[in-house]
Amino acid sequence: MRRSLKESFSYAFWGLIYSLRTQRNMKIHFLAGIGVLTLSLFLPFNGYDYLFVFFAIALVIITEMINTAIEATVDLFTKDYHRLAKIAKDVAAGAVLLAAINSIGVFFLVIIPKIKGFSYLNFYRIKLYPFHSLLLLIGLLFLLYTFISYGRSRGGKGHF
Ligand SMILES: Nc1ncnc2c1ncn2[C@@H]1O[C@H](COP(=O)(O)OP(=O)(O)OP(=O)(O)O)[C@@H](O)[C@H]1O
Repeated sequence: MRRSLKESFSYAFWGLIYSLRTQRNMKIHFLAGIGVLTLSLFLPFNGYDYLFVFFAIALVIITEMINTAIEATVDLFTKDYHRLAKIAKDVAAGAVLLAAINSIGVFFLVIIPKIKGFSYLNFYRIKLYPFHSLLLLIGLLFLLYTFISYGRSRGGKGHF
């Protein structure tokens, strides 16, 4: 079946909403991501700091989504106990754990050392890094929009 680009994007987006809606850990990752991105706007970040934070957040969310997809695939195949089902789910959960540990490392190595430079004036430094700042603002808006859509879809307007 041939799908338009808009349809493909829509399915992908609702896949993200589904993970957010059904996975408790995903809600925690999203809130933490929004919090860290907001905080970073007021820290004396350079371009590399932005990159590390951005990739750490993306990695956690991506692995959580792959974990959700693997769980759904395994459950589609069997609801009974199976050694291979356990391996598939445990390995996928291990990937999320590794990504989460990586993000804790980024928090301590990148964010904590910059905390003492916290200032509302740092918000105006974002013009020094126009590309990174743009990425950061797009990421923040995307996370917020997804979160708001999640709230709306809970009211019965979503695809699921
Ligand atoms: N069909 C199965 N056969 C064997 N073990 C299973 C099976 N389903 C789940 N398990 C075991 O139970 C654990 C939890 O599985 P479950 O599907 O409940 O994931 P979950 O608790 O929803 O995970 P998450 O918190 O990542 O959403 C798995 O990691 C696995 O060890």
